[in-house]
Amino acid sequence: MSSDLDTIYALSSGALPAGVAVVRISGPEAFAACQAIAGAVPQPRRARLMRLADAEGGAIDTGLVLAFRAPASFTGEDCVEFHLHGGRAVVRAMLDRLSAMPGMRHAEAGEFTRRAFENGKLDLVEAEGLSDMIVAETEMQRRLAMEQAGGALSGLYEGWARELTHARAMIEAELDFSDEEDIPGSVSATIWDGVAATTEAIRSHLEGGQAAEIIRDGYQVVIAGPPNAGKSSLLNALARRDIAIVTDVAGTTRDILEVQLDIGGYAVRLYDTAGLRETEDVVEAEGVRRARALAEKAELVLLLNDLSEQMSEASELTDRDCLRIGTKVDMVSGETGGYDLVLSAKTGEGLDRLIAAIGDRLAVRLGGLSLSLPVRERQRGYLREALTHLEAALAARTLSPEFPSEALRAAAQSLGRITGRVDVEDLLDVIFSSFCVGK
Ligand SMILES: Nc1nc2c(c(=O)[nH]1)N(C=O)[C@@H](CNc1ccc(C(=O)N[C@@H](CCC(=O)O)C(=O)O)cc1)CN2
Ligand SMILES: Nc1nc2c(ncn2[C@@H]2O[C@H](COP(=O)(O)OP(=O)(O)OP(=O)(O)O)[C@@H](O)[C@H]2O)c(=O)[nH]1
Ligand SMILES: [Mg+2]
Repeated sequence: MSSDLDTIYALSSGALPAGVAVVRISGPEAFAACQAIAGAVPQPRRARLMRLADAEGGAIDTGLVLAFRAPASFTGEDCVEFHLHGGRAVVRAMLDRLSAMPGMRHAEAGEFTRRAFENGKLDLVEAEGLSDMIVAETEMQRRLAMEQAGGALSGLYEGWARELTHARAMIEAELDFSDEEDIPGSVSATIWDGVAATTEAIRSHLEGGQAAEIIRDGYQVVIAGPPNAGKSSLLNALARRDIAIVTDVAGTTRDILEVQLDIGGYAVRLYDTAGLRETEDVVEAEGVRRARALAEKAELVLLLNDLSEQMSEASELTDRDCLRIGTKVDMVSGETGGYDLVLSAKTGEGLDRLIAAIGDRLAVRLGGLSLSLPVRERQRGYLREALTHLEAALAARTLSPEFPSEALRAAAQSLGRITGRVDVEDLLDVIFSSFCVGK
């Protein structure tokens, strides 16, 4: 198995070839590797242009070298970076060179960040934020990731955990000193008001979970309607790519097709589906079933209908938020009433209005929200657990203090698990620093 004592290395920059490629090394042998390859270790945190040699002394490349001395590095260990010319053979020669050195092995996925966590450089929420930051494709995904990676979310959780630990200390102080005169009776009421406020804050924070999920995973928009309404043509037009097969045969699309759009900085997942109709064809019928099921869980359904057909309007499909759209407006003249929007995938008319309409809905649903939101199910699970303990604590507040105190401890512990720094809090410290018992 891999060991923390190993020195790890990996290509940390993206796909090759590239202008520059960064090979990162972290661990106790990082400086020795640098010495062997570059002939010296540059002064920490100062980039230096150096000749990088293979085992026989031949040049691999001339590149920038950057050293970080433990603990002042991303991982908290000694780190070295080689900034190479980003050719495949250049990088391969460097990775081969490193793999042949004693005590060195290739890093596992996330291992640099894991070491940073283990060395206390970042907490779990921040680490999760970093990983979201790397996959963020839209502005809002980036901002949401920053909120986690930058410690804002951790600060919120740690603040709540501290409040609960303090409340518990106060309650236990009352338990220990209840015969004495100098603990005012109103303290308890104030403490419990605080606990109730924290409970409410966590509850309302949790309510933002769905919004966080939409920002992170994308706002789901399903294109639905009868066969030949122009659904696949609309998907292609919005994606500006020829993704879906378009023909004049009713029932062309069967599988669900998906494209990702960026509308106003939000990730939107747009789905093309099979045309809705009764059919004997088992394959098409399965497509229709999937289309209906997807429409049931979409944030928004675009219900398309061909304006050039005399056919009845599309039936009620779902009670989800719906935009009724008349298609092929290039083929009709005059009356196009009864729709929220009309458009033509062929000429592009109305597409901007559709994008604006989706953007408006996004703004209503997600705009103006603070981005301090519980992004992951892991985080939400612990928040729900904390709430359960807090409700138990509030319900037990009139009982003997051991009961609510234990529930408060459990709630703070649940919060501590979110950041991965479960408080091994020193209860007495809290008591003495905030309540002048010895007075
Ligand atoms: N070249 C390069 N760029 C990069 C990274 C990297 O590893 N290498 N990062 C990788 O993710 C990010 C930057 N993250 C970093 C986080 C901490 C430290 C660091 O040296 N921390 C020290 C000193 C802090 C200070 O002086 O302010 C420390 O925490 O003690 C470096 C990079 C993005 N850009
Ligand atoms: N004139 C005109 N024709 C269009 C427009 N949009 C689609 N069509 C035509 O309508 C026919 C059906 O288009 P599709 O996009 O395949 O329709 P669909 O709703 O995906 O059909 P199914 O997958 O069978 O449910 C094709 O012949 C398209 O070229 C449009 O805006 N204007
Ligand atoms: Mg289609």
